[in-house]
Amino acid sequence: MNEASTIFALSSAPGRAGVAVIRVSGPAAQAALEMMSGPLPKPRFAAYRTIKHPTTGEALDRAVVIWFKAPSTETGEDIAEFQIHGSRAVIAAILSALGKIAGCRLAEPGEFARRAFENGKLDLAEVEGLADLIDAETDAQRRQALAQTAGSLSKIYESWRTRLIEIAALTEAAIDFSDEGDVSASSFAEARKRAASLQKEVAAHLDDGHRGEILRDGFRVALLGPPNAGKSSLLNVLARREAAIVSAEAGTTRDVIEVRLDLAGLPVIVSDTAGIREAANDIEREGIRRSLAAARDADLVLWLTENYESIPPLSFSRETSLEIRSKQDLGFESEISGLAISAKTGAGIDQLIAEIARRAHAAVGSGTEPALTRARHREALENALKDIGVFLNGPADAIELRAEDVRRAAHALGRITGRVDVEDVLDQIFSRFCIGK
Ligand SMILES: Nc1nc2c(ncn2[C@@H]2O[C@H](COP(=O)(O)OP(=O)(O)OP(=O)(O)O)[C@@H](O)[C@H]2O)c(=O)[nH]1
Ligand SMILES: [K+]
Ligand SMILES: [Mg+2]
Repeated sequence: MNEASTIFALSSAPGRAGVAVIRVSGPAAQAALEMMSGPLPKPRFAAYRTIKHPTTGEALDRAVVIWFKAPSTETGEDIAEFQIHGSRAVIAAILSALGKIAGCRLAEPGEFARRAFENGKLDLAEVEGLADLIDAETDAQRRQALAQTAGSLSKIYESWRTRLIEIAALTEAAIDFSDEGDVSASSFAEARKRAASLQKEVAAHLDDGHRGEILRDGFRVALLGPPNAGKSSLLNVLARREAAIVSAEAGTTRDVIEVRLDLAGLPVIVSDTAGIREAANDIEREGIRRSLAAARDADLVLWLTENYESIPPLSFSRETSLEIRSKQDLGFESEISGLAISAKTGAGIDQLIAEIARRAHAAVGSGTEPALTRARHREALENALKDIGVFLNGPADAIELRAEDVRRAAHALGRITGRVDVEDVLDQIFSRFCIGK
């Protein structure tokens, strides 16, 4: 990336809208704003201007412009913002005009966020929170992402890292005073005492049933059962649309079909799957393989059957599965104790939705404590925990090695917020953003 370059992009969603927002960030933002809209407005005050082409002077739009002066801006650089009419033609004309200005070029995906990170406006965990906030589909996801982008997780991880640095200092002191046996021993004992209490906190944070990750990625429910049990019919009722094909022919569904639902603010992903039986052919066999894979990945498996004959050929644990009797309107005799539903009449559907929501809530918890949201963080925390374990249990006479354990643990934590060298993960994180963020 060329540091000196000024970037611009459409920051609002592409397509026709009342208003579209184009942002320009970098040293040439001021020149761009002046060339296209006249004298620089007072910082952070909206000005209504005619937007002109920088070379031809042609009027392109009448729009609101705002000037943000570095360094108190989102990227830490000068930013010019154009709030223009949201038609494809106006957007295209202004983007093309900006491209004519020396030093200005179209931004890469996530480049605004990357500059914010590089200028110390956001740390990496906060950047990831921002990405999640942009992707949030439900209220609970929004809350978790907003807290993360405001630093809720960074605070915890940074405070742990600070404590590790203190533990490292105590260990170093133990090395320095190794001639004075008592001082050295007590310093090292204090370091280990503190490491033991930190170990407990990190372990408790890791042992959270993946609630933050489930909230971020969605609570997964798989619909399984014999062919013609009414799985696709149930999916359509839950989705309130004809998401899957329903027919009287057994073996209709082959691919896994997913719909995303917002159940009481929680993201729930329901997968309809191929009916489980001795497969008639290769396509069906592959469908069944996919059903079983969906069941394995699910947080909850709904086993749907019309009657008692169809006992699950697989074993799912009580906590993660639920037996449901389908086609309740047909009035079959059944020994299935679970809920009875009818996709046709709607009987039992509200109870089923309430039960799924109850389980999803139980899986993500109360949400009062900030939860781990990403595998990347989990990996770093597990590494830190491993090193703390070695620090606590490794031979105390090899004290230089023990100091090294603590440094490694601190380094692992530093990777979460990007306090230490993290070049290897940056591209991966920022390229996930859309252009304009
Ligand atoms: N009476 C009644 N019929 C239903 C109900 N639910 C589904 N059916 C019928 O049962 C048949 C099979 O329904 P599907 O939803 O395709 O069943 P499925 O489990 O997805 O079947 P496969 O994809 O083939 O495994 C269709 O003819 C549906 O109309 C119900 O609640 N009541
Ligand atoms: K069917
Ligand atoms: Mg089906």
